[in-house]
Amino acid sequence: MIQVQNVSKTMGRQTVLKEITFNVGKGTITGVVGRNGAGKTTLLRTMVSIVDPDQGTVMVNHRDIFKDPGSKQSVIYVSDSVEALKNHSVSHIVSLYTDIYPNFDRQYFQELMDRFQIPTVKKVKQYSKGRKALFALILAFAAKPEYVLLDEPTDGLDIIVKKEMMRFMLDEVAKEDVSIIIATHRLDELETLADQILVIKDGNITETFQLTDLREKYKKWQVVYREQMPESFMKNVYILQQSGRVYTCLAEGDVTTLNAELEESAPLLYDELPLSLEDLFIAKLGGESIAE
Ligand SMILES: Nc1ncnc2c1ncn2[C@@H]1O[C@H](COP(=O)(O)OP(=O)(O)OP(=O)(O)O)[C@@H](O)[C@H]1O
Repeated sequence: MIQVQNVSKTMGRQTVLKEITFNVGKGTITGVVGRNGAGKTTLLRTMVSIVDPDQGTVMVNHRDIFKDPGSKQSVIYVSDSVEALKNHSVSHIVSLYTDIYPNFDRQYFQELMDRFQIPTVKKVKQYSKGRKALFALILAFAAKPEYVLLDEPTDGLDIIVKKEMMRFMLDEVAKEDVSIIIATHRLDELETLADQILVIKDGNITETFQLTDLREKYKKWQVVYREQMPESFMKNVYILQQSGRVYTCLAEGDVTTLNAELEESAPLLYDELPLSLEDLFIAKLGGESIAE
């Protein structure tokens, strides 16, 4: 488990992280979601001890990452750019990783390179953006860490590569019992991936959601009335959209009660709609969308 406890960091005049506390369990995917400048990168960099916090601790499997350097072996951070590696050859980078990470598995690395059809090149800058991103991910997972921290891993990638990456991450979590922490400003990308979502705003964690809990607690409907939605029902729901007599709404609570309330409102017709993460955030944060 990673335990981030009461972490604060001021950079220049700005308090970038404010008393951040959360846990990451084994074999889970956590999304850290927030707008540009919210503090995501600083948080991830603190979790791997690149950034030294002014207060607070980061415990990895109950070892303090700032006091016990050995604990860093099990955590790997993949930044949003592989620029630092661009002039190196694949074999040189693999040697570097083998030196740094004793568990680096060369055979597994090659297997993944073959699976994603990534050729070994003399200079990593020869790769396209998508290949660079996949290469960085492959390197990280081949190092056999327990925790992988990814900063905007799919930024600028096309949908095919994104899907490949997501499938890869889910496979790794299922197979290797690795935990992944993904910082992103794209909520929709966490849709099928995350177990837990932390919302970060101006350096604060403003919300923590367990996705399974949320999906059990909410219903989304498209409802049509002969005239308009009765006031008595309107107070029970959050209206996402209205077009004449057609309402798209969300309701929170016990499913049986919610269904009974809907029936009572005597709609002309209704349909249950799949719930998106964005809907949940809008409902939960009172209409404020957190991602662009
Ligand atoms: N070294 C630094 N010195 C001063 N301020 C910094 C430094 N690093 C980051 N900041 C500030 O801290 C805030 C949070 O930055 P951070 O990069 O952690 O946010 P982010 O959520 O990752 O944003 P983005 O999505 O744009 O990468 C920003 O306002 C940034 O300007």
